[in-house]
Formats: sequence, C-alpha cells, structure tokens
Amino acid sequence: MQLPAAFIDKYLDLLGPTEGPAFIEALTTGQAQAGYRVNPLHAALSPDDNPVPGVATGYFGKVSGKSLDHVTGWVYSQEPSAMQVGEVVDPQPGETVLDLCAAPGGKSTHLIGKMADQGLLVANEIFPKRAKILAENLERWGAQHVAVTNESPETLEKVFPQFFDRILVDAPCSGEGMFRKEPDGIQYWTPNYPAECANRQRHILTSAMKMLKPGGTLVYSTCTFAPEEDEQMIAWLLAEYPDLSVVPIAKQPGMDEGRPAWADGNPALAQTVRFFPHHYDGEGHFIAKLQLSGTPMPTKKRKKKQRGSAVVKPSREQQALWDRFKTEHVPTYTPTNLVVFGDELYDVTLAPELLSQLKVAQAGVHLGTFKKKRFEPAFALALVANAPQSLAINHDQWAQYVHGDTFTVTTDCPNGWYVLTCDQHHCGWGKLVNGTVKNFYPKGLRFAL
Ligand SMILES: C[S@@+](CC[C@H](N)C(=O)[O-])C[C@H]1O[C@@H](n2cnc3c(N)ncnc32)[C@H](O)[C@@H]1O
Repeated sequence: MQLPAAFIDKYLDLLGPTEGPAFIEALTTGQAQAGYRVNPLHAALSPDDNPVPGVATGYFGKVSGKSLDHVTGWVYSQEPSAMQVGEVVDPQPGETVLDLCAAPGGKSTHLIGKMADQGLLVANEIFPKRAKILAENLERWGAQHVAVTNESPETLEKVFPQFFDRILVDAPCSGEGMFRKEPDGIQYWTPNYPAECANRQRHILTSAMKMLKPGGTLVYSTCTFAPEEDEQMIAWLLAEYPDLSVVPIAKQPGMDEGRPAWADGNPALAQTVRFFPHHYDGEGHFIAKLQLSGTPMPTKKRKKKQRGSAVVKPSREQQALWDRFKTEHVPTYTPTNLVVFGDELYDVTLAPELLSQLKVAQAGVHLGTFKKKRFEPAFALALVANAPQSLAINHDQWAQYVHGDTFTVTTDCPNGWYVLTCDQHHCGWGKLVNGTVKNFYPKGLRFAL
C-alpha cells in the first residue's frame, strides 16, 4: 500500500520521531482486523473463539456473507474498533435513539440489540440506495422497534426537535482509518480533504444538536486520524454549545486518549478516545461522548407537512385477515401500531403523524400483503416473530430455499404457512402443499451457495 507523501509527513510530524514511524508501519504493512457481533435478540449463539474486550457480543474472526448465521441475522460482520462505538453510546431499553448516519447498519444493529428491542431506534441514511441496504440489514436483524428513514439531517431536525435521549453521529469522514481495510480510499485523500469533511460534519452536528433532549447524550465517531475531524470537531462543539460537556470513555487495552494539543489544548479532549493501528487490534477510529445539560434549547415549531405516503389504519376486513393469521401463526407477536401503505401491512413504533412527514425506507416491521381476501406474510415477520408452527429444514434444503427453489419434505404437518427453521435459525416463510414447500424467500435476496 502506497500512502501519499503529504499524509506520511503530516503524521510523522504530529506523532513525533518514535510513534510516527510505528504508526506508518502498522498502517502500511499490518493486517486489517476482522470481527463480528452476535445478535442478542436471537440468543442461542456463543462462539468460543476470541472475544473483543469490552464488547459482550463481539468476536475477532471472519464470517461469510453466505453463511446461515449471517443470512438469518444471527451475526453482523464488523471490525473490532467500530464495535466500541455502540458500547460508548450504551443505549438502554425503552430509550429513543437516533443513528443519524446509519448505513450500512453496523452501529444500528448493535444499538437495537443493546436496547433489547425496547424503545425506538430511528436509523437514518441520506442516500436512497444506502438506505435500502440499511433497511435490509436491519430487517435481517429481526428487530421490531426500528424505523429506517432516508432524509437529510436538516429535514430530520424539523420533525424531531429535542426528541432523542441519545444520538449517534458516525460521521462521513476522510476514512484514513480504513486505508488498511479499503486501500481504494487512499486515492480520494488530499491534504485538504479532512477540512472539507469537517465542514460537512459541522452541518450534521448542528442538526443533531437540535434533536437532542436536554440531558441527552451525543456520541460522535469517525474512522479517521485527522485532528480536523476529531479533537478539533469536539473543540468546535464545546465552543458552540456551552451546555455540552465531555463524558469520559472507559478505555480498553490499546485505546489511546484523545490529544488536546491537536486542537485548542482543552484538557477535556483527553477523555475522547483514539484507535491507532500500532496500539489497538483494529482499524483507525475516534470516539467522543458528550452530554447536554438539563437546560432546553430553543426550538422552532413548524407546520406538519406530509412528505411520505399517507398513513392509513387497516380496514375492518384487513384487520380481520391479520387477526386470523396472527392467531394461527404468530400468536405471541404484539404489534405497536398497525398501518397500511397500499396493500402492505406494517407494524410501526414511530408515531404515524411523524412518519408521514418523512421519506421512509422501512416504516417498521413489514408484516405482509393483503391479496384478495387473504393475507400473505412478509419475510420480516418470519425473522422477528416466534412461530410455534415452524418447519425444520436441513442445510441442503436451506441451500435450495435461498436459491428460490421449491423442494419436498417428509412431514406429517398439515398444509399451510410455516416459518422454515434450519438449526433453529428462522429462514423465512414457506407454504407446505402436500409435502412440497412453495418458496417465499424474497426474490431480491436469493443467491446460490
Ligand atoms: C461512516 S458511514 C456510517 C457507517 C454506519 N454508521 C455503520 O456503522 O454501518 C457515514 C454515513 O454517512 C452518510 N452521509 C454522507 N453525507 C451525509 C450527510 N451530509 N448527512 C448525513 N449523512 C451523510 C454516508 O452515506 C454514510 O452512509
């Protein structure tokens, strides 16, 4: 890997003659570190290999994107430093949490797991294609109390004034910490790139601050080493918002303190954390945690303007079809709020009057589709709900299932809808008709093993 000369000079200068060369050496010749988290919402998996210190669900190692564990949402691949961000946010069950820059969903899946799927997580991504990937990853995770929005921070701030207990800004950044993992990123680096990113980060943080409840916490993280985007961003926040204070972060082995001297010298900046590849077994990161004091900040009221699709309650007939399906197939599933978009039935946690003001990538749990006097369940429902009527399939049958094939089973079960399970993993819906399983694995997710 060839680093730009200006990059090398900058960090040799910042880190000094002893640390500087060790940093450059680790970044250019060290191996990128792989890891994964297990999904606490699906339990039943406790690997015996290498745990990541400080992350109860985190492990070192690689998981294939085509493995049963990954495809059914039992694990999420995430490198070890990135896992520490969710631990620092530390959301609690029942809280209202915003992940403002959320795609592809590494931190969001971590946050909703730590919340034990209680409360509300709004996972937002500004770019539509990335919002779709975020929605798919969260669907696979099998959480109920999540809304995926596709908005700019400026739009969200108008809908959610002083709304969230915790906000994570995992900011778009110059990505220097990922050079080892994604060397293609090096080509975008110029000496001015960190300052350009910092400009965008200040805009995002300005919106985030308007959405934070008094007493709430803001976590800001980047995957870059650039002081302009790290300590200097926190120094700017503290100067701009006198009601904010830095919350110390518990350090795991190998984590470094933030460097006050790389900003305005404020000693509180030493309570932020840095991940350097010559010290920590993971990629480059920076995390800061801040708390807003109890004084409410002024917010402007705004007229409700509908931007997304109209939110409608199910008709009496639709409600009856759902009730019958629920009683027979997912009796323990308790929806928060049933709404219909066209023929699609959703269970939403975010209040419908707020949803209707937003561009939404996934309003909540997609429960299914109304089709001429019948209800067809959606993939998301199979992952989130417990279904007493499940049908166990083996690994060969699972391979046929994810490929989209129809297959036969030997069973005494009556015809009808089943959640297919393979080694206890919920795989999706199948419809049993005289020993043949009709395949309802979503077309867009199918693949060959
Ligand atoms: C570091 S990534 C987030 C990674 C994610 N938190 C995870 O753990 O999977 C930053 C995200 O911010 C988004 N982004 C880019 N420009 C933005 C803007 N102006 N406002 C908000 N988000 C933005 C990017 O598309 C990207 O998905």
